[in-house]
Amino acid sequence: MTQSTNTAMPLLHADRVSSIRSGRVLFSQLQLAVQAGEIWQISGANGAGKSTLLRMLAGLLVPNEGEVRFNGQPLHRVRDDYHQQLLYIGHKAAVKPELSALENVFWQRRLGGDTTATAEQAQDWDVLEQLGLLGLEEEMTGRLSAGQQRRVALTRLWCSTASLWILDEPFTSLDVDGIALLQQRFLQHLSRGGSIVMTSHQPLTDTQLPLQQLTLNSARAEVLL
Ligand SMILES: Nc1ncnc2c1ncn2[C@@H]1O[C@H](COP(=O)(O)OP(=O)(O)OP(=O)(O)O)[C@@H](O)[C@H]1O
Repeated sequence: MTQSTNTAMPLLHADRVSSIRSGRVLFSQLQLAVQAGEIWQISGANGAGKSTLLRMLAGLLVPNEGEVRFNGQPLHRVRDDYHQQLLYIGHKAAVKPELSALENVFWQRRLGGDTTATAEQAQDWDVLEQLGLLGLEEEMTGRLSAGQQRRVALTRLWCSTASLWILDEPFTSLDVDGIALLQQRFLQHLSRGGSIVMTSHQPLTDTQLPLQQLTLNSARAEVLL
């Protein structure tokens, strides 16, 4: 399986990676080369291995074969630098349920590397307003609806300076306006030279997005006997 459209050294390169989980080969010899300014959508049926691939790209899972490289270096050699450049959001809403939306935004800025962040800066209110969370800022996040919790989690995309975003099903639970808003944010990130690798079961609707696609074919998964 090969996916590469540009010969320049990729920002992120999964080089002939394979994954075996629960005795099944999910993918084998997979190539994915992500350049600055690119957005890749990983598609495939339930269980095809999309989340597994994203975790591998994020350095959370070691490939059974092959290697993932960032700026030409194996991830294990550039781990600290990579984690400064990377924002990974898994498919579960990564929020602290016992904190308010406002507190979550503050901590996201701190964890995103903003050492000057103080609580309740104007910037926090701006982010909450953009995500339609004004009026809910003091509510414990765990008491918000699934879509509202997802919006709180996605405030990380407004707080982070990371150049590479790896996002597992970011549209989950979002309404139509939320999906459009997120795609606008993607465009802004890409126009600044950022890159995105994401999974989604639904097609992206913004035709301005320079979308590249990789489909994992679960029918080709092999069972190891
Ligand atoms: N921690 C694990 N240990 C063993 N097998 C796992 C583990 N996590 C996932 N798997 C298996 O790997 C396969 C792929 O899972 P994965 O979550 O990557 O699929 P997916 O394409 O993201 O699916 P979905 O569309 O349902 O989110 C599944 O068969 C799953 O059971």
